[in-house]
Amino acid sequence: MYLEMNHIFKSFGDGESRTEVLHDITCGVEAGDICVLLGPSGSGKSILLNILGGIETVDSGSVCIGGDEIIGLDENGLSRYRRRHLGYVFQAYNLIPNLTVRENIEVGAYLSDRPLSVDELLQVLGLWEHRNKKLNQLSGGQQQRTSIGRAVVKKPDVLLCDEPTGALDYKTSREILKLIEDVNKMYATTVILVTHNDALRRMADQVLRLRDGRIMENTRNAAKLRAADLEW
Ligand SMILES: Nc1ncnc2c1ncn2[C@@H]1O[C@H](COP(=O)(O)OP(=O)(O)OP(=O)(O)O)[C@@H](O)[C@H]1O
Repeated sequence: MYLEMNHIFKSFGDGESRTEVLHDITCGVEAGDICVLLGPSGSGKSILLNILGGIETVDSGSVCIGGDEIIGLDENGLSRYRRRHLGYVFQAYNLIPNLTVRENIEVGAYLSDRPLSVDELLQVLGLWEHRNKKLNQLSGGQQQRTSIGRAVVKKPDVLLCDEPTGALDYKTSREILKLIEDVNKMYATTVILVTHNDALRRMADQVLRLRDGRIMENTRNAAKLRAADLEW
């Protein structure tokens, strides 16, 4: 397995107020797969994603990516790990408002020693004609395309997506999911996609479902649906 999580435990608080939010998470994700991480609100999806992203600590357990352990790395090691391996896409885009589409994507390219061509990526993203616009001139879907561009331009091994369609309408959500699928295919990027939307399980190679911080389901899809054919 490319990404391996072993016996991860995570809690917040001490003594009486201690709450366990992840309990003995053990699973793996194959390189190049789309893994859809499902579960109700509060089930631990974002915490798990943030642990994989090296921005949240664990109480115990291990996380290996390509054979390298990330738990226990110091701040420098973690930032090297994030820079080398990860792209992050959030529900709230987290772009820089005063920059253009192209400039926002270039910010991601600076973080890599092997970035994709920004011109080529602008075409793939369907943003070529919008490349010189500032963010306030863009729709939500175009902003999310830009944030996917910023995450993908450094050619990450793993794309972590936290509710990437949470703020978007139905039609735009489907377009964004298709774009994530295109990125997965074109660049063999491993995708971990956190969502409330159960319908997205059909576009996954692997489905992980959490409840109360425990894995309730870890299955593979024999035949997955193209994102363009999803309905909900
Ligand atoms: N900093 C924190 N301190 C204390 N508890 C926290 C903290 N961050 C998260 N939690 C708790 O951890 C649990 C899991 O949170 P998490 O954000 O991972 O859920 P989620 O499945 O992503 O939910 P949602 O779908 O609503 O985003 C929740 O009960 C939450 O209240």
